[in-house]
Amino acid sequence: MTDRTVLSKLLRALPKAELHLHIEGTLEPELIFQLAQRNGIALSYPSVEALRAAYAFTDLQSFLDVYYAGASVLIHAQDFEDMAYAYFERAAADGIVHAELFFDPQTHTERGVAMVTVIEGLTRAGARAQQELGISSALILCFLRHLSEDAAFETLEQALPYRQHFIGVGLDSSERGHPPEKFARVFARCRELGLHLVAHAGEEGPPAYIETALDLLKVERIDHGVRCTDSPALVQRLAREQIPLTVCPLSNVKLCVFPQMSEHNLPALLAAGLKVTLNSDDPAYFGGYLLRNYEACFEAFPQWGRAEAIQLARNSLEASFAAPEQKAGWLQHLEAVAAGA
Ligand code: HPA
Ligand SMILES: [Zn+2]
Repeated sequence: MTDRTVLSKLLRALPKAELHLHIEGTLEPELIFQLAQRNGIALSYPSVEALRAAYAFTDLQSFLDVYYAGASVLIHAQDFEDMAYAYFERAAADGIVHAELFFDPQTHTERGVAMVTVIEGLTRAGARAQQELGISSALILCFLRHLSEDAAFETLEQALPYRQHFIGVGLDSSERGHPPEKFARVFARCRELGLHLVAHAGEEGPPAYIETALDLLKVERIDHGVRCTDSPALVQRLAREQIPLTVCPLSNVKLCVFPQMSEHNLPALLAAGLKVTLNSDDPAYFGGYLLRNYEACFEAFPQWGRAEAIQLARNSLEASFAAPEQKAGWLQHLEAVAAGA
């Protein structure tokens, strides 16, 4: 076997957590068409091929327009369950042992789909995935930052009857012009409720958004965060405080955050001692699930090898919100794979 084949096998075998995954971003074009037909919804694309051809994005907003249109086929709890279970099957095949799924309730409640429908479908998929695939998972409710803080409060209220079904909240959608501080009060409330806190920051937005997400929202992880390298002082802080960054390499290239993978700043982030994790973001739209993200990086960064593979997988398990005993078990498995590989 060549070194690359050995590495490829190791990447799959290492137990990994996925911490930045929008479940609506796992809707494959085939499933979009299937659900549209099942629910009697007319799509503005004539075929699966035509829809896929529209996945040529120039920035975050050009993607979000297509992503929200795709999510419009989700109506019933069964639709959410089918979508999420399809993701879990792919995740299991990639060697994922734990997945923390973002979901965007406002994308659905704004269309008249009830909060209970969304949460029920996703929760059923998670329970089946645990039972049938042995994958552990949790839900993180994301507020859409292009909407108001009042709308976020209203969404939180609607979700509180199902508090036991989600572990935290996040912040996603259009970043530029919607700084974290816009949501300071609703995050403070979520903190009082004992929810975990994360936020997208520094994907397209400036390093200052990463700082305010940490200082004003008090988030525990930064989603993306790649623009931190515009501020050497911030990089030092992230390294010192070991703040996990959930980086999404294929997403960053597809949304033109970096012109190509070989120019991604991931090697610099890892070399600076940051707690970097690899994730797939919206894999149905960005050209690959988690393992493909790992492989694309190892193809593009020739200086990365076994040590980096093990470090990245270990980081993902450590940065998860799973219980300490559960983490300890996965880490033990990781060390065994690392020693035997
Ligand atoms: O990458 C993303 N960034 C912001 N919002 C999102 N919603 C889905 N994916 C993304
Ligand atoms: Zn994201």
